[in-house]
Amino acid sequence: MAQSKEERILNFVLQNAVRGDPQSVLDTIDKYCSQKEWAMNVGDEKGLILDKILEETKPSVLLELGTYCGYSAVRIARLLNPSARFLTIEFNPAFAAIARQMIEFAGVQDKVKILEGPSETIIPQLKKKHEVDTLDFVFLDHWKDRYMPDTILLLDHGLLRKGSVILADNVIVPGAPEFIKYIRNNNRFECTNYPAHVEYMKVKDAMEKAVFVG
Ligand SMILES: Cn1cnc(CNC(=O)c2cc(-c3ccc(F)cc3)cc(O)c2O)c1
Ligand SMILES: [Mg+2]
Repeated sequence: MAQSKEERILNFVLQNAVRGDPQSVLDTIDKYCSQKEWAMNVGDEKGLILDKILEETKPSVLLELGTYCGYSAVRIARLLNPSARFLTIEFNPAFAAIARQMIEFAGVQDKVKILEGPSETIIPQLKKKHEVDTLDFVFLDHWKDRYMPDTILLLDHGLLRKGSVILADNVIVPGAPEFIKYIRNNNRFECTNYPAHVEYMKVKDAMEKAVFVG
């Protein structure tokens, strides 16, 4: 069977990064994806914005939608204290399998739990099946047309509290216009835009932070 791009990225990490060193895993993925094959990791420029917002928020309970190869899961987990709980949802089983190996190689497997399946199915289960009360931080990086419906699901299931931070990738490219319209016109959220570029490219992109005011 021919290797997938995601398998090639994982193998490059296994052969070139330092086991147990999350930063070396991130640097190695960024090197491969900027020099050899583009892939939809959040990347280092937007990754630094993610880092800064995490350091400001100091979240204890986190959710990511769209694990992909695990780049942002490693990026987020490397900044969390040992008692933090971080769940990441991936719809595609092949991606989830790659991400699991990436997360283990980076040595952050004790902080991250990958949930495989559709976000619209798993979000309603978070309280009872995954012992979540409310979320301190949510990173949206999955299907762009799911950003708005999944945000509404989080609200409907009482998963946000005063001060919960939602950070969305790609609000310019590929874009999430319905989400942006919804969140900027909803007075229960305070929004901030962070201009950047599409990972590994010169094309303009941005991230949007939305703080729930309760
Ligand atoms: C297949 N699939 C499973 N999950 C997803 C959700 N993610 C994206 O679609 C996504 C896409 C792009 C992107 C694609 C083409 C292009 F020309 C420029 C940018 C960048 C990102 O950061 C993304 O997160 C897609
Ligand atoms: Mg993205």
